Amino acid sequence: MYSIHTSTEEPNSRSPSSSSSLLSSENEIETDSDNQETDFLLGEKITHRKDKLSFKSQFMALLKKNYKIQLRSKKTNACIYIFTIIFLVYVFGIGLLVSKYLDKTIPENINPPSYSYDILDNKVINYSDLQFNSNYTFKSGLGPLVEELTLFTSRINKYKYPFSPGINELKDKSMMDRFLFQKFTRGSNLTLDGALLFHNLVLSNKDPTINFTVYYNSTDTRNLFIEMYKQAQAKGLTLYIPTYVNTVMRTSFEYIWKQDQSKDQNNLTDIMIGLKKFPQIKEKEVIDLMSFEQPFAFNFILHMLFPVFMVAVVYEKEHLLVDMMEMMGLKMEIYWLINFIFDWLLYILQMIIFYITLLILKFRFITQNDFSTHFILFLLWGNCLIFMAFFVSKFFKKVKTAYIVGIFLVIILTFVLPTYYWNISAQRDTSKISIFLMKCIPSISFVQALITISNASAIGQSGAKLSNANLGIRNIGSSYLMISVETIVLFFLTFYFNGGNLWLKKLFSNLRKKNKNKKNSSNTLDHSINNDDLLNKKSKDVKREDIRVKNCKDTIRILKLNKIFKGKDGNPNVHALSNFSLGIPTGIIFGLLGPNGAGKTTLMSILSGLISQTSGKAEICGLPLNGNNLHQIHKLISICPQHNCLWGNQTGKETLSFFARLHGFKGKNLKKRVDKILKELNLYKDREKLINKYSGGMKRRISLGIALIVDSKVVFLDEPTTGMDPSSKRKVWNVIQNNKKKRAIILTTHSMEEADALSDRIGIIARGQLKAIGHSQELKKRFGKGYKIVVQTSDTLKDLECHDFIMDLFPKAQLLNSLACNRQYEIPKKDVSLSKTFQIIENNKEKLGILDWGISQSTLEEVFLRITRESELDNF
Ligand SMILES: Nc1ncnc2c1ncn2[C@@H]1O[C@H](COP(=O)(O)OP(=O)(O)OP(=O)(O)O)[C@@H](O)[C@H]1O
Repeated sequence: MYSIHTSTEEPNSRSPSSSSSLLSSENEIETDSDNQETDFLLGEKITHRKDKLSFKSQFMALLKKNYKIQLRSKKTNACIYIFTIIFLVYVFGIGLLVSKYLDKTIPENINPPSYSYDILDNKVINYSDLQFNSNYTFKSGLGPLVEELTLFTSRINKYKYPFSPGINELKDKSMMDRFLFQKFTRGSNLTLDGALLFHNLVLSNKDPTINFTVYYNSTDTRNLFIEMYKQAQAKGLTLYIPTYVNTVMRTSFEYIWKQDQSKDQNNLTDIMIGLKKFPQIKEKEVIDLMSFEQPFAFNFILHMLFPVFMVAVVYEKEHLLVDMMEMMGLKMEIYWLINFIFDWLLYILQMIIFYITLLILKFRFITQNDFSTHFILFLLWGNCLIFMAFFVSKFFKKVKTAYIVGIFLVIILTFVLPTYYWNISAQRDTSKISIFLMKCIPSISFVQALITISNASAIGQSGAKLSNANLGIRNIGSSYLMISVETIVLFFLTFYFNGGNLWLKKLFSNLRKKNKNKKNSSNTLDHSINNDDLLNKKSKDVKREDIRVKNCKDTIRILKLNKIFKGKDGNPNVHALSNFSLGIPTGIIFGLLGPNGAGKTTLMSILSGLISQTSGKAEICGLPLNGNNLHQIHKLISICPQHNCLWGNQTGKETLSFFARLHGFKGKNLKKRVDKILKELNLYKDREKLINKYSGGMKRRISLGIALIVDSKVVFLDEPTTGMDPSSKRKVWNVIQNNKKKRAIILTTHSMEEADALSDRIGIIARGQLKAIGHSQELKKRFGKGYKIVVQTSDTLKDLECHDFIMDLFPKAQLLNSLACNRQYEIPKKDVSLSKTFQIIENNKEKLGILDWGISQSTLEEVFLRITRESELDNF
């Protein structure tokens, strides 16, 4: 909310006033009685909208602009969505192929075929080592032993192990077959930790060895093994892994032996224990490649929009569109909000396509897991991805670089880093800190969550549920948390680095300013010393302007402005502006002339808040130019920058409509205003063409249209007619003239003709200093030396003869230049009598071989050249 301080505007409005100003009818702007403020200026009633740049108008303007741009980028977006589908089908196809060749299904009614009795490990425990209890009669079979073992095992487990193993007695191989048949046909619920298979049940003198094999269940007891391994390690023992059953046996034997040491052990025979994994049906080799590959594939797919998000921001930065919009009053919060909304919509669309594809292909990831587990994850990831792109975009100025690096980043974030993470997290000796640090990278937190959910839905698993802590849900929860925290951090970093009027940015910028002021306090003295020197060199009109500005109420007031650019790579500092003072009232076009590098653009950049001054003051409509007022000032200014800042994929009409909308125009008024300016700029018939298709001159005209379409109090026109043909130029001059009413316009140009035609006042600037100021005629009178005579002769001999003649006629004449029998002289005013000169030259024309000649008053160009030449000489 703001009000325009009309008290700060020059009340007399030295305006030669225009005829049909674009702003002439106040009711062109939609008014809202609650939002009006009325001032009286020389009896003229002026109505201002307090909130013409309201949140709503800015939001809607950006929304429409981005919507149009997105519509035109539909092919690029469609490519990403199509690629999403293709990639998922590819992942699915690979999984299918692998299972087809390696993972055979179980035939029905199996009569268990051959098993592979892989001998994993064999441990022979000699009786002498075990000292067995003599009370057991082995001759009658080993049943009691099994019972005993089971009993002891459970007793021991009460104290030592959290699980109670079950052991089955299998008397022969056919029993084993039956057992396995049941196990595989009834599914995986039949769990058994171990089984004993006896090879000789009847002991004889010939073969006194008890020979049995312990088969253990390598799948179900995996966790138990790990637990036991850890416990054994803690006690400094080496556990015989994976011989869980062996350990149980050993402990049991030892226990029995300890209990019955006193007993006679001579009758015992040797026991041979073999340890084997349960036999497995060969065909049941299930390779669940899908659960392994899908986290990485999903991670990649859901990173694909990252370069797109990044490039959209960098494009507007590269083409200075963000600066342009900010200078035209756009709040950066709204800019980021709209970018976020559009990126979010693009992401959601990708998510929908992603989900539909997964459903059609019946990925276990979708069918087995609770929907909420992955849906929450993907929503959180969407935010994180967008802010990651916003933050990273800070480091790029060019779209091409951003695009290439963006793609590389996606490869690093989705292939290189996750593979590395997966490797280190599988190693036992990796510290928790390394894992945590890796998880601080958002993409790693995301892939970790994907791995957890994917594992929970692997073949044989029942899927992840938010309520089920056993299925790694704690890991998913921690990933949710990590991603959320990372998103918040990226959010603040985005606003800190990329601008945005948040309290955070203000806080940091205030801190920075404090430090800067401290550092600069010593330098300021140096500047003032230099400035005193400069003051003595100033011309009278400039000194007069210095004094006038101190007390005037001009719309633009510049007081002793200095800008020093720090020299880089050993180069000296550049004083782009030195002690520059100037005032420009409303209704005036001020022509700012100066050679290349004089400081014109620097002055415009400072006044539009793009860069800050080193010292000195400036005010726009009474508002001092500083960080606090910048947004208010941006509402009052409009700019046609030196280089066109335009969206290539918007039409001319859309571009003007966007800026008009930004400033609160809507409905019929918006259309009327846009059409009017399009017609004035001779662009009406090309209004629906994309800017990309515009010629250089047309782009320039649209840039000028942007500066004039909004209801600004101050307009900066930086070389507005560059590249225009003479006819367009003249039309544009008319448009500028017609729009100067109620505005202060600063115009920089290298065309003296343009400055002469448009400027009510002209300032000539050289090496950052104002050298002369006044009306064009005043300057010509003051700085022009009189008349200029141009003579063209037929040949070199005649040329010399003619030169002598002129010098005899006007002894004080000064040869300005001589080129191919063309000479230009400058002659003091008092030496010339126009009628006499005309007569004498005409009489001698033939004799001197003069083909053509002319006499004219000094031009603005000559004034300009003289002033800048003198300034250069001063500096040597
Ligand atoms: N960002 C910068 N860093 C360092 N020096 C700069 C920077 N911008 C401008 N300058 C220097 O400041 C001086 C004034 O430059 P400026 O662009 O304001 O000139 P100009 O009058 O607009 O020139 P032109 O007519 O060519 O546009 C030049 O010497 C230029 O090299």
